[in-house]
Amino acid sequence: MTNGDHHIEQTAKLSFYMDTLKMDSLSPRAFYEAGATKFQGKRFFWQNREKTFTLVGLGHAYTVTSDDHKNRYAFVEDAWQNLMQYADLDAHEQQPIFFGSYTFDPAKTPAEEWQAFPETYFALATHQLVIRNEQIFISTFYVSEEPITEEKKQSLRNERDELLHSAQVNGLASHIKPQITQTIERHKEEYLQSIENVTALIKQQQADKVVIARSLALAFDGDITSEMMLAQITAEQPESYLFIFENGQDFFFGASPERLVMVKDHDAYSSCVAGSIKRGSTKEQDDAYGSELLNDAKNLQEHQYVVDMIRQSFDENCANYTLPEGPQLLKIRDIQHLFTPVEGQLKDDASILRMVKNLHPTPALGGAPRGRAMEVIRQYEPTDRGLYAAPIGWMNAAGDGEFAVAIRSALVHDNQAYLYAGGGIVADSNPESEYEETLVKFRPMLRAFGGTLHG
Ligand SMILES: C=C(O[C@H]1C=CC=C(C(=O)O)[C@@H]1O)C(=O)O
Ligand SMILES: [Mg+2]
Repeated sequence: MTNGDHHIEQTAKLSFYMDTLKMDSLSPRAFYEAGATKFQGKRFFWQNREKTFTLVGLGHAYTVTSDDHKNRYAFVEDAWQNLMQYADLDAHEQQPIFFGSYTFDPAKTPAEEWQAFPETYFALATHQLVIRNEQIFISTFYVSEEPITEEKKQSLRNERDELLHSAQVNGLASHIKPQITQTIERHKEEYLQSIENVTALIKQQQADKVVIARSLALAFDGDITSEMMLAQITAEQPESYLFIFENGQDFFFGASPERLVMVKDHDAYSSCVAGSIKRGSTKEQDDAYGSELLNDAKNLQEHQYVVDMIRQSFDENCANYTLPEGPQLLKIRDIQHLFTPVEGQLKDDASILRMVKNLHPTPALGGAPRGRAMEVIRQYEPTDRGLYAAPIGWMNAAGDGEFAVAIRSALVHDNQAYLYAGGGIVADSNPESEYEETLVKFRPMLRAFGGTLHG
């Protein structure tokens, strides 16, 4: 455990300071940008699909990181509960929020580009902006082993007021698109070959479904910053979850359509999103593609494995739950998916992180059966996913929170970008059409970086 500056023993008695200010207006992007000088490398941004909840974190009051993958969910839950016993929550209208992520596959040794990101990485911000139902709150946190001094409180208030001043007077910077100098389709041949191999395995009934992904690498003329990419995705991908997570010089970001789980007042919500087709250029063509998708056996099969697994998880963790009979369409800017929402009431011993543990990876990202699919991915997939397709999101002390699946995402490392996209492979999959599907799925991130790709 660390606070912003030093290591904290998990058993130590802690002092927890929190101070909240209500604001009449503040742009979350301007607030994020205001943190560029002082908090670069220690910022995060999150917005839900409905745009009813925005979270920005600047600086680290407390972080939990770990590369021990045995108990990574319980580890964060315990650390957070431990910290929260020192927070006098009844005295505050707002809640401290823990934002973080878990890498896709803890058993995989990280590739060079992913080395900065710990396998488990959660942070309570020093300055936390929450916009919920159009109400805006800035909370400032400080965690230490010694009681906080009056000077420290004053310096934190000054720091916050400077951030607010800078966000208000500087407003939003205008950002131009990056200049791409090189686009590399990494391991294209291996990817195509892996689809052949995996369909053959599935035909031999060694697995039912396996998601195989690939990546693109981009190089640039000029520096790529997270505020630049935040400007692009907020403008271009309004109907997705938007997230950015900085770690030192690197950052990971994306615009995902897929919820892993949301918990609100002990109700849990998940979504099965699997099966894809492109958008049509006219309304008629778009509707025709949509009904083709709703009736396509291969895509329905891809989808059904996800429904079956999520149903099982809700069966185990919920007192009761509802699940519609068949899928509907989820249309986002570049693509349409088969979509089935699920909701239920959590049993008393269930929690959001237990749901994350139980659901990750769903067969929309891993496969079915899960254990076998993970082995096949490790053996055949030519790329290290890192945080791609992984759980990313937040939780508070009351047990509410939300995690999305980090697809339609990219890593920026060493001023290069790595974009990721995959697809569900079943017995009837074919390499060329899976390849085409990844081209469509690369589009949101590629557009954000100012690029295009033609299949
Ligand atoms: C794995 C990805 O998408 C998943 C989510 C929706 C549809 C999918 C599909 O049709 O294959 C994938 O399961 C990705 O975007 O990289
Ligand atoms: Mg697919």
